[in-house]
Amino acid sequence: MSAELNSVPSAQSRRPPQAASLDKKYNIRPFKHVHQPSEQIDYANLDAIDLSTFEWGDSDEAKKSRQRLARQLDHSVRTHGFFYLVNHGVDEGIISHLDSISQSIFEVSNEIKAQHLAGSLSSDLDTDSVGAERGPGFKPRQYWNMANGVKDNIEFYNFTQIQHQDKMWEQNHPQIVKDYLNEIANYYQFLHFVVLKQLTILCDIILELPEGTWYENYFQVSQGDISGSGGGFGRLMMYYGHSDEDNEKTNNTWLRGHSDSAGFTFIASQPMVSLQILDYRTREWRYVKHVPGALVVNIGDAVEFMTGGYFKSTIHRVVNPPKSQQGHVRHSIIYFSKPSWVTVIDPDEIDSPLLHRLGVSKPREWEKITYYDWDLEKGRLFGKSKVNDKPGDAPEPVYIHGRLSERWIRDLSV
Ligand SMILES: O=C(O)CCC(=O)C(=O)O
Ligand SMILES: [Fe+2]
Repeated sequence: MSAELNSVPSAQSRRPPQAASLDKKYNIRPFKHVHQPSEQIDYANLDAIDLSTFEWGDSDEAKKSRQRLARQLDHSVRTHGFFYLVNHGVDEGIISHLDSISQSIFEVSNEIKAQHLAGSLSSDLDTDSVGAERGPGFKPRQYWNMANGVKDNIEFYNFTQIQHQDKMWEQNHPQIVKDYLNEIANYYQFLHFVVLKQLTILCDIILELPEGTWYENYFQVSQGDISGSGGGFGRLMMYYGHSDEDNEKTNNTWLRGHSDSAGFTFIASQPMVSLQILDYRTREWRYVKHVPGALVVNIGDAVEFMTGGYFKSTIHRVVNPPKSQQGHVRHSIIYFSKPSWVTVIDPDEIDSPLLHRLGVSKPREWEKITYYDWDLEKGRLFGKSKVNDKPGDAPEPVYIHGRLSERWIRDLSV
């Protein structure tokens, strides 16, 4: 490992002796996920990338193992933009303990939540600030505008600067979060420093770049250097569901269709059948199947732009589950990895032999912008009534620096 951190984060359950009394203090108990559905579901056919077959080193065998995985990944990133990572090294026990911690975090009083807001109380009020989407702390329910005057019924907690060992403590966290911050950060750091590193090496192979190029140039973390470092933020997310009446008004949508703004998103797979992806060729919604222990990974906008659309940042949403799973709370643990703010997000920047051969270059209408320029504007649009008060699932088309903010219709050339 590089000197990104003093020690490589471990994804094994190693909890200090005082952990049991802490768990008692905060009433940490298993989070009850819903059972598997009894209905037949039309699932997306997503690939599973088995990271246990990723071998480090210069031997022919090791190189072949990475090339094999890169071929598989190439298909996923060009088609669905979603795939599973399995045998990635995170114990299932780690995830279920995070589920439990999260459950207790959302049980703190409204008074404490109000002291630790990620943004304002409504997305329409956030004209200049980063908003609850990007700030650290709690996003309250009723923050976003859904269809027909309905507001969302989702709470989340954002962890920002989570890859910077000192900065993550400087955020305004409630005591329960402080008490579990090392454990929570350990998970997110493992995803970044170990899993993302492997994933970006596979992307280098796909793009015919020297292995390590993407990680070193865009995702590497230099402790304390916020603008020059790659990084990411963690999110714990509770979906409480809508009343029948509101489900009808929102066409059963709990989280509006969108693409993620950042690099690669990692979602711990969970059993409620609610996450759907929009197939950009057939324009049909498909459910993402639960694969126990897997990470559901998707491509974000920054990576789509860096590859000139070769990698797909797919529109996805969260909906009311099938009947047999209704009436339960859905919990999801997410990590949004992001390139450094200064990364120029177009294919001319990454100089990939593959993309040159395919004739992919920066479209003339795209302004030359950094990831910071993109994320700032995109973050301000989500859930605003001015883009959502219209019939249908898609928001009002808005251009940001020459790029459509949500691409429900796509160029099919690559
Ligand atoms: O909860 C999920 O499964 C996905 C949430 C999501 O798409 C997001 O927060 O960007
Ligand atoms: Fe998303």
